[in-house]
Amino acid sequence: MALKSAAVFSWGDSRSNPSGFVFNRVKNLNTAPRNWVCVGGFSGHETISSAENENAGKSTTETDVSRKLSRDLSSLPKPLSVADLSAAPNDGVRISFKGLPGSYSEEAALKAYPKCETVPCDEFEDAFKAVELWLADKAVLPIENSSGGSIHRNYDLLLRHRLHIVGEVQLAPNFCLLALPGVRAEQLKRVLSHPQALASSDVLLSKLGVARENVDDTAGAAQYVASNGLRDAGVVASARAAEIYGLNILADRIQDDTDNVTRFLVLARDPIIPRTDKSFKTSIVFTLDEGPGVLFKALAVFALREINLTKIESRPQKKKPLRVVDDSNTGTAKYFDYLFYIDFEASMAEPRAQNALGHLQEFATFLRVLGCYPMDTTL
Ligand SMILES: O=C(O)C(=O)Cc1ccccc1
Repeated sequence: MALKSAAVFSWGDSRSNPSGFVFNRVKNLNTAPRNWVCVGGFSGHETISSAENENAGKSTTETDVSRKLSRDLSSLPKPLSVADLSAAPNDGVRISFKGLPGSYSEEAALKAYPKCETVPCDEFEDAFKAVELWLADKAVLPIENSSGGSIHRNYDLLLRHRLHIVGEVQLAPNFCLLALPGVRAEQLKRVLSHPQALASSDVLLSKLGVARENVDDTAGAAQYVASNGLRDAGVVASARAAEIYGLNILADRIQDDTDNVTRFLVLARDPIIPRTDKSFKTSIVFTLDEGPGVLFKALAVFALREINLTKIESRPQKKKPLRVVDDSNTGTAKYFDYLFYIDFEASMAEPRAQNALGHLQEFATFLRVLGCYPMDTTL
């Protein structure tokens, strides 16, 4: 009898996870084999169980069959019950992020969903695509930092992709200076890290007189120094990265500003239902016609209703960055066309928020609600 029983994920070998499956970094999603795309949370290459191979060619008794059946069936996924859902709401949630295990983005994902499985991705865009392709349930991506400002790439990707903002996470990263075991701080000639982590640790790095080398993510820097045995190089990364990649912590809390906070967005395929029983925030993006006072008018729709704005960001419209205006008096002028991103403190379930957006829609040339989500008030 040919019973196909075990579905095996074959995503590489770098990181085990609580489900027993093995994940590698998500990359080259455009070339991923079709059978990587999860439908209903289950996919992968199917293999025949070892019991099946053992029995190949043998005649089986009814008892053998029923024993084999009961073993095989027990390995199949069980239907969820209400008890499963209420006991461990975060179990099995897969969160994609850019970077390697031990990065601050992974820490933010674990802060929002302590029991989640994290899905490391090469690029921000891969983290978006991982959710779109059902390889992950949600993505956690940095959007702004209190000292470094906005992460423009993610503003642009929010518009290009169709995911919804369903939450925010504020993280105050604890930057540590790491090096190979036995290496002292005075022996370091250079320090590798994400530019934000290097900029935030300026005082200590200047004192050490080391060269700074920018890399894409802090945990990637830790892995690079550890795997290449670089004794002249330090890393600014998390304590968890030190543990994962076998580095020593030479100094803890090396950030110049202890109030440094990075804000991350949680993205999902579906929006959440806005509520009014706790503090919600709404994020929108819109464009305006040119003309005197149009941005003033757009902001007034919120001020008139006492709605507090927490963020405003403008990005050039990539498809039509320049508008040429011919004026018989002043000649030809070139203007940039902008997208405006605004976060405001109100839930879309509140009439004042609905009225404000109705009002804005009267003169905005484009308007999209990126998400309405509970505010992170943990810091
Ligand atoms: O490189 C990382 O670990 C990241 O997740 C990006 C980052 C870097 C510094 C502060 C917050 C996020």
